[in-house]
Amino acid sequence: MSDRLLAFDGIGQDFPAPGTKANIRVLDGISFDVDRGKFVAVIGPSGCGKSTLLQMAAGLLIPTRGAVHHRGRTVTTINTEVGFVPQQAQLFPWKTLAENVELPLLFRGVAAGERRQRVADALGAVGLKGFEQHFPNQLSGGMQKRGSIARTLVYRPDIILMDEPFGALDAQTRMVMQSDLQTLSMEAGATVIFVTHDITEAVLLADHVVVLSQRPSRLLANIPIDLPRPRNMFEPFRNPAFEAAYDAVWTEFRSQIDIGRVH
Ligand SMILES: Nc1ncnc2c1ncn2[C@@H]1O[C@H](COP(=O)(O)OP(=O)(O)OP(=O)(O)O)[C@@H](O)[C@H]1O
Repeated sequence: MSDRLLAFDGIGQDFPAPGTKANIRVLDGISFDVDRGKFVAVIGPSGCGKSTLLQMAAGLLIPTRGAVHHRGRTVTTINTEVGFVPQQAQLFPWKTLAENVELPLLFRGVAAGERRQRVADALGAVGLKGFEQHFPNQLSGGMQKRGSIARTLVYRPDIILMDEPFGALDAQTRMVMQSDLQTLSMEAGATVIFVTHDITEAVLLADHVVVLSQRPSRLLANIPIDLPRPRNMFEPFRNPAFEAAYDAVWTEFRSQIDIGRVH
């Protein structure tokens, strides 16, 4: 039985074109569901509206047409039940790592004892035990990213929205983070919507890959990835089943990229 947590239902979005009275159509009739405990990757060309979809799930933007439904209710205002992990870590530089992670709990009025325990648990889950008193500039880029994930995990959101979270990391750190995210989301049974440009990352992490077209963006395909878990993030191309899944996504995606004379 499907256990639908979030639904994008016929989403359309127009934005005013700067300097004119016209509108630009960005999203055009996008529909897909996100089931509880599933990891959904959204992939599409630059500017096709991937981040815009995440903003809608968070209630930061209400679509021009269609609606987002969370637990069957239409999202009409800021959705405090979702957690957002942005591209940059965005930790407050004047606060320690523990203080940064504690912030969402302070905002929610969680008592001091429980705050301490949950911060310790979240930092432990992302491998940052022992760094509680460090300030962000005393942490590497990957550690700051882990801190940003801990700050989201700590308030146990219903759905985690991730907008190209590993885009700015070096290749090795990125693989380690992908592997750790797989472990974390499996252990927590988390529901994740993950925006990326990277087909390999999408196929390795996701249960479903949603492929969007160029603007005005339509849904080209919603491809199930049935590879068993845990998946090996470090040597994916050694696995023929991975190659087949990659090909399925690439076949849909390649028409949207201007490959020019490279084939
Ligand atoms: N508030 C806004 N006002 C006007 N235009 C906007 C607004 N937000 C987004 N856009 C436009 O909508 C389009 C989609 O933006 P969005 O950031 O969602 O794309 P994206 O697929 O996430 O892009 P990228 O992969 O490059 O990060 C872009 O052309 C952007 O300029």
